[in-house]
Amino acid sequence: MDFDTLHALGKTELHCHLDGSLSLSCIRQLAKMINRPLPASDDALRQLVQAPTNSENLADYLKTFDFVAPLLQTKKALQMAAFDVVAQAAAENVRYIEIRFAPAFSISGDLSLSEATEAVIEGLHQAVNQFDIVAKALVCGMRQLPNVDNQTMFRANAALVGNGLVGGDFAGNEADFPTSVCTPAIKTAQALGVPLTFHAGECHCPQNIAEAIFLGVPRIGHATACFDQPDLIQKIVQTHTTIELCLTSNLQTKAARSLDEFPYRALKAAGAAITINTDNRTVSNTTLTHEYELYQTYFKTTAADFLTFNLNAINAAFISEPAKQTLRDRLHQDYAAYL
Ligand SMILES: O=c1[nH]cnc2c1ncn2[C@H]1C[C@H](O)[C@@H](CO)O1
Ligand SMILES: [Zn+2]
Repeated sequence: MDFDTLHALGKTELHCHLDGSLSLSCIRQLAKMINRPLPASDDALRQLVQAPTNSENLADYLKTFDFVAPLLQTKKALQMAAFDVVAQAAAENVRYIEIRFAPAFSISGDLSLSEATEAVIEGLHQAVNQFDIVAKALVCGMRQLPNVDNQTMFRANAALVGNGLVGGDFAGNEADFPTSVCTPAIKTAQALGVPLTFHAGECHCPQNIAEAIFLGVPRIGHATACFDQPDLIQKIVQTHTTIELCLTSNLQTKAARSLDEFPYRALKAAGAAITINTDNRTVSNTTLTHEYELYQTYFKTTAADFLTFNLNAINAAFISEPAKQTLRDRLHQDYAAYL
């Protein structure tokens, strides 16, 4: 399929970070609100907000996020940011998106941990009213923060689950803070009834994936390190764990040092529930359409495959069954002409 067809196809995205996906124009508006000077040219701004092509590892990639954090400290800023990312997704015919962010990174001003989330939800609502898309929020615990901080964040946000917020995640520095370190906060989120996805396997550490599955986490972000672990892949299949693949991001962070280390082929061959995601539209300089194009080029992914991956995403989405069925029906219609 050519790029225009991929662009026009209905798509779903489970793994998209708010702070990593702001458009340059939104970044400019947010910077203006706090009188922060930015380079005049978009090329120069891009250099500041995209991960360097020669990132050495995940920690290196994550440094780029420091740039936008000061821009996301008010209700208005978070609303605008959420609106902006949904607008970008809707423009490429994403019909369902879960957008994640870390409330702990938006409380340097007056906002509380739950007010930050309410602001994001408000921005999602505004966009959903304007565009043909369903958009929900996820809150990220950050691995490098103390468990008590992540527990406080989940407690503060648990009451919002089901009301625009649909679940939680853990992101951040995986190499130094493996799954075992975050386990107390994972258990707290689970006890609070927060549906969880979890970043794991981005630093050549299959154990982090296995431990998250053992803890009963139903979705794993990345899972890159399973590519050469047949037993772990079997575990993923048996437990019906959904995998949120992020190809461009993995190549940048060196989670996959080459396409051979990307787990798509192995997971697909085993029948695992895989989904395609951007991770960070701006930091990784990608779109969901671009990701689809890469899968076609590198892996000969077909329209039938894309439909399956979208249905996998809907099955694993943290929304009600009737809402899922509406989205499934729409996807079947969208793909019918290409099967
Ligand atoms: O790919 C990632 N792995 C781990 N953490 C990540 C990734 N992309 C973004 N993050 C972090 C940086 C953001 O500030 C945070 C919340 O979106 O999540
Ligand atoms: Zn991510």
